[in-house]
Amino acid sequence: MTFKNAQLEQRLLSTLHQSLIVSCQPVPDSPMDRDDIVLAMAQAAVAGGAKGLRIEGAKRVRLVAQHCQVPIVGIIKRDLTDSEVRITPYLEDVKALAEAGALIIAFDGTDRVRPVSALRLLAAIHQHGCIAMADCADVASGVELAKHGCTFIGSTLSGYLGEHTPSEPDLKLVRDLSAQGLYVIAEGRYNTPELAARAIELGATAVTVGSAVTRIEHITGWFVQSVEHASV
Ligand SMILES: CC(=O)N[C@H](C=O)[C@@H](O)[C@H](O)[C@H](O)COP(=O)(O)O
Repeated sequence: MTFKNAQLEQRLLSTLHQSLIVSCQPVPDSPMDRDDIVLAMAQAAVAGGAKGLRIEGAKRVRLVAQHCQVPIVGIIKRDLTDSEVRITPYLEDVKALAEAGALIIAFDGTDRVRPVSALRLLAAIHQHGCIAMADCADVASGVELAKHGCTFIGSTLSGYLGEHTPSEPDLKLVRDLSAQGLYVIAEGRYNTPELAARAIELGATAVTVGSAVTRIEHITGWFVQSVEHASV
């Protein structure tokens, strides 16, 4: 296990205990996909009580860190030709996010084919003085990475490894990871306050909500579906 910033870890565990993290990731190429809009979303989320922010891209992390006083979970998403792994696949991504001011760096924690192993990314995150979050899809990977010092285990990728993505979040995964004594961040399809509360009741440290707060196209689509399929 590499050296980890224990003081920062304690501070983050306390700040994020039973908290909401808002992910400010606009739909790619949407009219909302602008740095100034991401910053405004982040500031509005903090004004609404979010205790953390999840931000994609080093440039946006730097901008948001300059203006918001809450911890940022930084990620870099890449579409690789030879791997399905998208979230923070490279060591230089870790460096860029750390230098931009992310206190937590999230990376793909699945055991899929990838350019750099999860353990090397984890070590690099700690070498840069940051705290790690593994975006997982099952209990085994979460337990394994936590054993190697990864502080936060996210349910982020559950439902995204196969063909079909369910509409409900994976509350069972949150319960099972929490039962292992891990610090769990429930993430992925927490689209109502009730579902977010349920994750906390099942042991999650924090819940990350993205689409339901910051993706207008998705939220509008849910309402359109509902209105247009209403029986009259
Ligand atoms: C699977 C994947 O790539 N998830 C991404 C991770 O950063 C984001 O696209 C999600 O919006 C985020 O996890 C929050 O989830 P939701 O938007 O469902 O609240």
